Amino acid sequence: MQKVTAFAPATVANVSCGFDILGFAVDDLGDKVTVSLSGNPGIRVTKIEGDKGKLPYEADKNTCGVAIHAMLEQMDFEGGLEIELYKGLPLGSGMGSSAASAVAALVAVNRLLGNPFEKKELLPFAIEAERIACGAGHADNVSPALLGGFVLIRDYHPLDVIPLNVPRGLYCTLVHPHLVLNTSDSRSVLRRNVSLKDATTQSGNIAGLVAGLFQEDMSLISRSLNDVIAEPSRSVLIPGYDEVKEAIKAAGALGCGISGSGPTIFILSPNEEIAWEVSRLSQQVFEKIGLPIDLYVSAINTRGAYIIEEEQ
Ligand SMILES: Nc1ncnc2c1ncn2[C@@H]1O[C@H](COP(=O)(O)OP(=O)(O)O)[C@@H](O)[C@H]1O
Ligand SMILES: N[C@@H](CCOP(=O)(O)O)C(=O)O
Repeated sequence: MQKVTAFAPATVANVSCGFDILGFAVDDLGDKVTVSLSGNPGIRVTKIEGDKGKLPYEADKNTCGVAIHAMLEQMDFEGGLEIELYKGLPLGSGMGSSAASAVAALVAVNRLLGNPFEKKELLPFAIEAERIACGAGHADNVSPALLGGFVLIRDYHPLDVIPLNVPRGLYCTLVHPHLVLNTSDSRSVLRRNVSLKDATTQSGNIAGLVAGLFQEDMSLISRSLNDVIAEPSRSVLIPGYDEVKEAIKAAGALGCGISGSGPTIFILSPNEEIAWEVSRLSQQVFEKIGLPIDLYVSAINTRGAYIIEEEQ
């Protein structure tokens, strides 16, 4: 094999109550990375498209290069690799942009080098890339981007990643206001301490959400989509957030929250029809505010990252 291209999807991290420990993947939207063997030793980023010139070509600053470097440190590989990155995701959007690049790069290199690692074993390398991009090695974007579906990170030390059930019919609407919020900045506004009362409320909601996913109990999922830890500090950075939350209630959506660190808002619905209806209602909210948005309606992606093309 000389050249492999892989795709990794956009992801919604936190899913309201699961700060740094829950995430899910969405369909269609994502990044593509092509990795080729090269005669010159080392890792080089040779092409980046779709980033409006914003991303670094230095391999030790780009999440593709950082993830691949972390992987190669664990194996015997003296050769060279060239990376082409095709960004499908906007930067600083809260849709796991940095994670999608890292995961697609890892999946491509793993195949190129004859699959030395199981898919799940690639996660620690992707986490190293998140540390560079976001200032924290959180795994709630990279895990669903790699594995698909809903994923729980039960623990980081050692890493314990649990795939969860995806209820039939569950749909997601993503509302992306045209603002940039860097994850490192959105993390810096968080309170450092949590009260016992909030810790109890949050734990109940996480447990309820996980149980709701397995029991395919839409009402329980709905009651559990509640974040008392990150949302109060972050929602003030997102114009229209409270209005969207209010507008979707009557339409039958299960609830909404900040996707990752924002500004994207995710809305979960029990079927596709409601997912389209809440997308229409969100559009109305942002038209009133006068802020342009992009809207995406998607089923939950259960496939995760995958190979698109291989050249011998
Ligand atoms: N390949 C990459 N794709 C996206 N962001 C990258 C990449 N490499 C480095 N970064 C850096 O990561 C940050 C974007 O990540 P982040 O704020 O986490 O976005 P998102 O909220 O969409 O996941 C930017 O500062 C960007 O420069
Ligand atoms: N758990 C992280 C998730 C960040 O997601 P991103 O898509 O905004 O990078 C956090 O909440 O900081």
